[in-house]
Amino acid sequence: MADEELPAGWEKRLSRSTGQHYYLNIYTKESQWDRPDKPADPSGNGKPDGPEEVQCSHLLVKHSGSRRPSSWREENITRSKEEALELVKSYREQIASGKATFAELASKYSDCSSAKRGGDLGPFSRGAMQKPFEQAAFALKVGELSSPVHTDSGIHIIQRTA
Ligand SMILES: O=C(CCc1ccccc1)N[C@H](Cc1nc2ccccc2[nH]1)C(=O)O
Repeated sequence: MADEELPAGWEKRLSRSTGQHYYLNIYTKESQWDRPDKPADPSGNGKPDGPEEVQCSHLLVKHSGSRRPSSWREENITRSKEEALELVKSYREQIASGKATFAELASKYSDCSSAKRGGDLGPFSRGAMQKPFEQAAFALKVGELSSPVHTDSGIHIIQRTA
């Protein structure tokens, strides 16, 4: 049977080492063993590296080393990083055990203006937030709670909501 036409952007190649055919994306030079069933993606391997966008809520506890040691809660934040971490762990435990909801604690204790929205930051893509925050947020499953995350702003708990 004649070799069916390949979708646009692919070339069929023969592997010298295995004698097997493989398929080359002529745009990205990425190769794959499986015969492609759709045109080659010029921008990448066609497999998304996780979600393009996530929505998260966060609870931020600032400390004396924070980039801006001030918030709607406290004009001059003097607690140490260690004290901030103890607070964050306590809040995380209360949320994880169901003693309190994320929004209840974020709206009372978060040192970010998003406290007014129960900690909701809205949807964001990669590149919008400080790297440690982004890495943690994009690694979460929907509904999951992060471990304490350190950024220049302070120490966060993040919950992915969408
Ligand atoms: O930058 C903001 C506002 C963030 C925000 C985004 C979307 C809706 C509402 C607020 N607040 C900073 C504290 C802060 N630092 C962060 C770093 C990563 C994510 C959220 C953060 N929040 C501060 O107040 O110092």
